[in-house]
Amino acid sequence: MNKSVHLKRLELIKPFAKRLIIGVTVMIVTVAIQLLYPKVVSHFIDTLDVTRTTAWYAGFAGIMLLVLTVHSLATALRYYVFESTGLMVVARIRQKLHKALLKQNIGFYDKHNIGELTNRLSADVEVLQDTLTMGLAISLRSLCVCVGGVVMLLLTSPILSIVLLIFLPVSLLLGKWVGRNVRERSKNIQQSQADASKVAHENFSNIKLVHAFNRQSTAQTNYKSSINVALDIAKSCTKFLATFQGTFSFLTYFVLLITLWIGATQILQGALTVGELTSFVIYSAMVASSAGAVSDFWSDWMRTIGATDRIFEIIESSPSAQPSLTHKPTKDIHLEGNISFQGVTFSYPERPETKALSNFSMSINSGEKVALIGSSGAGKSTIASLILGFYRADEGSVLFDGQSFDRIGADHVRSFVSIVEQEPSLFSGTIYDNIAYGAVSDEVTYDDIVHVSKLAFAHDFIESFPSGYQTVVGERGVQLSGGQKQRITIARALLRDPKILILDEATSALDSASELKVQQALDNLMKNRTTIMIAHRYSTIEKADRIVVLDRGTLVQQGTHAELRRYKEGLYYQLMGHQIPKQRAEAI
Ligand SMILES: Nc1ncnc2c1ncn2[C@@H]1O[C@H](COP(=O)(O)OP(=O)(O)OP(=O)(O)O)[C@@H](O)[C@H]1O
Repeated sequence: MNKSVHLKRLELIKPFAKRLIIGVTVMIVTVAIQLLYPKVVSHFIDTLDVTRTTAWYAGFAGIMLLVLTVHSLATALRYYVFESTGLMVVARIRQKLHKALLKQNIGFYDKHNIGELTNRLSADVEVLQDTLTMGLAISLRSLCVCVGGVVMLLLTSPILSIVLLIFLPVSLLLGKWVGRNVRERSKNIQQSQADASKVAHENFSNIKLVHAFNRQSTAQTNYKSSINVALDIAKSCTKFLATFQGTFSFLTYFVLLITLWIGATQILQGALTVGELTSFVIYSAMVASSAGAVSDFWSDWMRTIGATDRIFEIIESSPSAQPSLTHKPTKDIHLEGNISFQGVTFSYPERPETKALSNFSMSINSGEKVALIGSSGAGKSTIASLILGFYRADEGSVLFDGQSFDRIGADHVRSFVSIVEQEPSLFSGTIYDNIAYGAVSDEVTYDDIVHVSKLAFAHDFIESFPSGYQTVVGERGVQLSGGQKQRITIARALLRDPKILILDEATSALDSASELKVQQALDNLMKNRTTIMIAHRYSTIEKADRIVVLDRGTLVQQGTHAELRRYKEGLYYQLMGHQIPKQRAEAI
């Protein structure tokens, strides 16, 4: 077993060392009192026949009450300290995991499902809370009770102690073996639960589709079967633990029985008093149950390590070797918006056998508006992803004002780029916050927001809401129409005042009234900016200075609409010919 695995988990509680020291101190107080109890009981029993005054009993009861009160207070404090530290550890690890997830390359999200990742943030982290703090506290206490108990046993009756001292290592070894087994099983449980979350996440994020196709029962069946897989794995682990619990309990009582039997013989021989046997039995019960708790903890600990292996893999995994994506921003480089693709060949890491772009070259001058067209899968969105530095070209280079990502740094390039997606995405929160999200710096004023909203033709409808800019949009902005959402995303893009703009056929999902407004907003947005439009429709292409036609990752035609329109055999004519308005076509 790799030692560092254990240390790594323990390091999580290092920042809370002070709290834990307090916790351990009060814990020692409770353990000391617990260990003294049997001695007091033993003494009490053995001196019962001696004549004691009522005052003595009252004094004895008073002292016991005081000790009990101290014990209870210490127990409460210990519980609070450990439990609250647990909550703090969980909050910290969630933040670490969230940060690590945000740092991953976009390619990471091609591989992993969002439902699975959010499950890791919630369920997997939760497992840590119990084990790392309460579990650790209980086991530390149990260890102290166990060691202290053994000392008390030896002091009370060395002969009787031998029986227990044989049993103790057996139980600890048994616990260790169980722990090893449970670790692997637990990893499988967390994986199957993450898979089930993935199914649920897909069902709910596509809820409209599920209803539209009347697929509620299919969705339920899929979830049920994935939950059943998770349940079966968890049940098998529980069965294993139940068998261990049963065996352990039998061993405990068996040892107690033998102790009683030998103890009784000792009393008959006059080698032991009744009080001593009583205290011995109490101590042995303490030792047995605390040894059990220690070995229980071991299996819990191994389960936690198994369940959280994936979290640590993510936290420790640095974004793959993409220097451009981790490059320190070079704040002094100002981009003018010239873009150049030079012999770019690129395959997605998940599909290395397919070339999304193949020896692709294209230069766009600052302020130029270029429409990318091509059939589905031709590579249009891939070009946008490469401009944003989401992936790195396998061959060739993407240059900005003649400089590579390696020189400028992806973060810095992105501060000059805005994107308006086909499906507008809004965060839950206010309209104001959603627009302010586009700002490069945090210094954004209300006037800035209003200004860009006016340019995006969003101001009037925003003002018509009772709460205006403070109107809260639901998750993914459900209360807004498609056109309204789109205009908010345009305002967001405007706020960035980008040099480079990427438009992903932003008007495709709108009716003509909304489209007109969005088009006007886009016209404002495109002014004086290098614009790359992923276009499917003639109305979008019309605005372009140049059209680039793609086919299976290669550039097959480029030119103005008038130039391309002439080649009836060309792909442009095939793709767009039917969309060109008749009167326009004749005029050309
Ligand atoms: N994340 C991804 N992982 C693996 N392959 C991908 C990924 N995204 C796109 N591809 C593949 O890369 C190729 C180019 O896709 P791209 O999305 O750039 O096409 P597109 O022209 O934008 O298509 P559409 O008009 O349908 O959006 C296609 O073969 C596609 O299947």
